[in-house]
Amino acid sequence: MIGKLNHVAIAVPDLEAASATYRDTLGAEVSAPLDQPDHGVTVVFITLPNTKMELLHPLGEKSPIQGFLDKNPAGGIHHVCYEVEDILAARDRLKAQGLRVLGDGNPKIGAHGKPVLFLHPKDLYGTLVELEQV
Ligand SMILES: CC[C@@H](C(=O)O)C(=O)SCCNC(=O)CCNC(=O)[C@H](O)C(C)(C)COP(=O)(O)OP(=O)(O)OC[C@H]1O[C@@H](n2cnc3c(N)ncnc32)[C@H](O)[C@@H]1OP(=O)(O)O
Ligand SMILES: [Co+2]
Repeated sequence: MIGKLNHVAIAVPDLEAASATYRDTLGAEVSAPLDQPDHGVTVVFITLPNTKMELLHPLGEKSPIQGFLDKNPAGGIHHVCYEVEDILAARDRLKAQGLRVLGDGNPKIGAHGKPVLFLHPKDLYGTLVELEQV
């Protein structure tokens, strides 16, 4: 059911510094920061030949990544995103198998303009998983 790896996201305490590291030290193609108020994050995209990276920084007072950064103040891998063809079918199948879909269970439009959902990290071996319909 899951398809390609769409992106790996890293929560960072300093978005400008992390962007500079990826651009200047690692030599990657790095976007400008983009606020995602519906998701409580500011995101920077890094384009790699075979996938993408997302650098995430909290936006607003109730950011879903604030607790993660409090526990990991230097930053860390926050989630992986797998592509699916039909996100509602994927959601219903995974819920029926006992996985917890986060939020209200309805997809939101993600940073790439496509519907996304998140699955609880405790149900997937300590890894927060995002599904994106492509
Ligand atoms: C840019 C838009 C979009 C895109 O298009 O790509 C995005 O990527 S938005 C990214 C940010 N959005 C989200 O993360 C939404 C889903 N996340 C959540 O709903 C919450 O963050 C969470 C996963 C439910 C965690 O909530 P929180 O309140 O921070 O922590 P808890 O105390 O409830 O955590 C319970 C338990 O899980 C562990 N945990 C938390 N976050 C992660 C994580 N990212 N990876 C692995 N494990 C995680 C946490 O440590 C707790 O464990 P214990 O301490 O053992 O209880
Ligand atoms: Co993401």
